[in-house]
Amino acid sequence: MERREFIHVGALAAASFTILPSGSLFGADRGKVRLGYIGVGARGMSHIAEGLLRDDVEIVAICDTQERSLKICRERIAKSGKPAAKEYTGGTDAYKSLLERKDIDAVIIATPWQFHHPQAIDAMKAGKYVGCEVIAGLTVQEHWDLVNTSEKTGIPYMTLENVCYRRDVMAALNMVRQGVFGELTHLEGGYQHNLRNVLFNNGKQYYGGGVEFGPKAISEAQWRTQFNIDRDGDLYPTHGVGPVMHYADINAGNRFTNLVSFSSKARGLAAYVEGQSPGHPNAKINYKNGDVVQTMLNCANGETVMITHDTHLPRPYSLGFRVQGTKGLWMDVNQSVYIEGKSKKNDVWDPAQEWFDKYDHPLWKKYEKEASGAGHGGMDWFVFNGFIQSVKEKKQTPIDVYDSVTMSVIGPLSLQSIKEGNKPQEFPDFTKGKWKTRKNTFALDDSGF
Ligand SMILES: NC(=O)c1ccc[n+]([C@@H]2O[C@H](COP(=O)([O-])OP(=O)(O)OC[C@H]3O[C@@H](n4cnc5c(N)ncnc54)[C@H](O)[C@@H]3O)[C@@H](O)[C@H]2O)c1
Repeated sequence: MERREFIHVGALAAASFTILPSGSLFGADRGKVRLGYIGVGARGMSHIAEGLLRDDVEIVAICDTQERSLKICRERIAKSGKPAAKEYTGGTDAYKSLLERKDIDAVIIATPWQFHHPQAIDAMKAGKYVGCEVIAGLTVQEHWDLVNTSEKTGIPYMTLENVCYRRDVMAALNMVRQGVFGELTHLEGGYQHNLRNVLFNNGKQYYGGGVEFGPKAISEAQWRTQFNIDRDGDLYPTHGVGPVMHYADINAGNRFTNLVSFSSKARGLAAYVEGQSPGHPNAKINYKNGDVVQTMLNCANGETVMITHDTHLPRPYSLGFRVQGTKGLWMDVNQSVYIEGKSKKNDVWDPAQEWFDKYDHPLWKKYEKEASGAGHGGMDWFVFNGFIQSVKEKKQTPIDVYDSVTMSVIGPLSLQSIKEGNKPQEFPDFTKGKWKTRKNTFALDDSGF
């Protein structure tokens, strides 16, 4: 099947719990999902691209505070031959007018982090399914607000955590479920990505002093850099912990109980700017965010989990997954698997790909063609598709509000732990005890992804 064709994904299965809107005016009734987009910058545009490829999606409205983002989006929609979207702009509250529309079933939020919480809350109150980019909120209370609002309104909220759908990550999930690693005891993941050029547009276009954003700064440098100046903690935990949560059945028979975080000194960003533009004011900023922040979590069932945030230093990209159990392990960083008695040689690594080819997830086998060419190696198709199918079938999203906030709240908890001298922080039970009986349905079949 070509990427432009309509994708129908099969039957509805039991969601882990049901909080579905009733009697709604959903366009989903017509087999179409009518979408509003809030934030159409770099990431919003990749979700626009996915939407334009599908015949079961209508892009009804877009909202952004910047004309330059709207223009790119407008031109892209026009080029696709699809109808123009109604535009909302004029200030940070412009999205509220978009939410008043009755002909929108769901919103995709891809704005800077500080806007995710209010926009998502308002969208749920307006009866729209929410697909929100990472991260969910900036404080622990904001995460509770999302749970409370989703429960009260009955509207699903999904963090669009695409790494959960990465092909090797899903193959490893398949291996976990088939017991290849034995009983899991330790897991790792992280965001280990040299972001220096993203944060500074090559060192020249973010004018700091800790207060002002450069007029020429583009995309994430307009807003993301300030978080690295103001906050010391894991700013971006979800890419690492999202997959790990599924391996460890978190919120489905298991849960995180507490965490502790450590932060190294912060030298990388200033050194980078000085190297690019000696004497530049950005090199003199007092960056708070440690170069390497590590968080250890305990699980109710006895596993340990380590999540790393490492974005300020020269390094090749790796999310650093490690899945380790009584029979063997996967190490992402050296792309290796070792399974005792099954690997080719005793105590010698096998190339991970050999194992991933063998245990390729059935959903990847099935939808390889549709995902091919989509962003981030195809996983962007999966996460978008999972959200759209849920709206269309009026069912729970594959990553629900509980899982969404669990993976994101590590951010503010890690900040607090570091602030209190590496003090352990109790992990909130957002499910209020339901984790004991909930089932892990993620990617079990077509309906669960
Ligand atoms: N999952 C992934 O792989 C991935 C990749 C990149 C970015 N992201 C996430 O996507 C989000 C957006 O990042 P980006 O790279 O697109 O940033 P960006 O700066 O390119 O785009 C953000 C857009 O939001 C607009 N905006 C700002 N405030 C707004 C408001 N109040 N209302 C409406 N629009 C507003 C900006 O004008 C801009 O066009 C972030 O949460 C980021 O972490 C995720």
